[in-house]
Amino acid sequence: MAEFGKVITVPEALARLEQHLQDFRPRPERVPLLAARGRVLAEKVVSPTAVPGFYRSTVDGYAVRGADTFGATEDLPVFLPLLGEVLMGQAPPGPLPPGSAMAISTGGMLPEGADAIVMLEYTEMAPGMVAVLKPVAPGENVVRPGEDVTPGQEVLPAGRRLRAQDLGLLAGLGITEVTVAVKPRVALISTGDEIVAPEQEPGPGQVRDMNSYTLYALVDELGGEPRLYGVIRDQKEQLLAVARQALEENDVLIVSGGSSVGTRDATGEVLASLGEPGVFVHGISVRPGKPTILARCGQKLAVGLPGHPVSAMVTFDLFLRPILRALLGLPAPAPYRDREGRLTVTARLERNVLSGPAREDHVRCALEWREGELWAVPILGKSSLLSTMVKADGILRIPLEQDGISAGELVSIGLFEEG
Ligand SMILES: Nc1nc2c(c(=O)[nH]1)N[C@H]1C(S)=C(S)[C@@H](COP(=O)(O)OP(=O)(O)OC[C@H]3O[C@@H](n4cnc5c(N)ncnc54)[C@H](O)[C@@H]3O)O[C@H]1N2
Ligand code: MOO
Repeated sequence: MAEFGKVITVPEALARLEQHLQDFRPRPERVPLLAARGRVLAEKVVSPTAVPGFYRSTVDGYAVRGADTFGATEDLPVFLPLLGEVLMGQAPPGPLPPGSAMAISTGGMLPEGADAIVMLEYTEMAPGMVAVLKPVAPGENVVRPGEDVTPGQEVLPAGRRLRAQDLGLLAGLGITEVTVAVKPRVALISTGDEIVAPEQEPGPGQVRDMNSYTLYALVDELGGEPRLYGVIRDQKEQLLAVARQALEENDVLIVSGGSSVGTRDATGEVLASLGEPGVFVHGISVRPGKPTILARCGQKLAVGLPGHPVSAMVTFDLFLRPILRALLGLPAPAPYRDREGRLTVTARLERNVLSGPAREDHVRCALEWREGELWAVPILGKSSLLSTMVKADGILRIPLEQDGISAGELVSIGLFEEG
């Protein structure tokens, strides 16, 4: 009788995967800054320059020496002769002599000698003079050269997924191209004699391919480059031929379906035939996702995900997230994320959930706001029902050592969406 390899725990499967991932590194490529959002830096960025490059005003008003304004009040203003104006984007017309003022706008360059700006609101105009109604301390309303960034400062570490503010800062440093990790290419094969393309009208016993689409979107979301290889019949030779080609052309191969032990389940054999060292996990004590297969062929990885659409998604998160993280050079997830790397929220569990002994469970949950409190509502349903994932907002993980969680307990939910 066909059997799984020895069923192992999720932590054990992840540990075996981690061992292999030690040998994988991101490949660098240069991309223009505007194409870099969401990409992962392959090397740190060190600032070649100071930002700002000069003393800048943060307000509209008058550049002064702070000491010249000491003692100014509304009743007894300090009068300072007005010596011209600093124009935006230009050097000041000259230095500021002691006991005088120069008009300046927000962002303007301070004249030499000035060390503070009096805000327009605390002044009054007199002929050829500025009446200062309130003193300013030296340094007030001024940004120093290098106060944002100093030359030689590491502004972004390698492994950083670039965000909007990162792009803006890089632009401010004059950096218009960055070295990022090449998007890992991930081939997707759906297998099953009953699976037809979504464009097709399913005949009796047939269903449309969902997994290619969920997995494509997940790879894309995480910064990989998904590539569809279509629906292949559950037949070893044919599947092997396409799998070989897909692995050749990509970094990672995902085959969904055919991972279990039925007579028509060819994925295990196919992944085992791809090359050395071969399959290192087949069968994991997790629900959903038990029949998952992990294999390595040289510097490529091949993963067999269970065909049930929910199981394929859950096991993608379990194993493809760490794989993509390694190939992208991302660090371990931050503490406010779950093991899979999803952002988490704390919510109160709405009802008891059970988990089998020595098994990790991933429970789909919807989040509901009730009377000022966030509740996690388990969405029950078989792993063949993808609508349960559509209704859910995230996943509650029940670890191996727990038999379940009682209603009313606070739980951490890994969110599907980040915003
Ligand atoms: N005797 C046993 N039978 C099964 C076991 C077991 O341990 N012993 N495990 C069950 C579990 S758990 C799962 S999960 C499934 C996984 O099986 P496979 O990976 O071999 O997947 P398939 O049999 O090919 O498909 C399962 C199910 O999902 C549908 N499917 C497959 N691909 C797609 C797709 N691209 N889009 C939409 N739906 C898809 C397929 O039609 C099947 O209904 O095995 C259990 N059986
Ligand atoms: O392990 Mo299966 O993935 O429960 O549906």
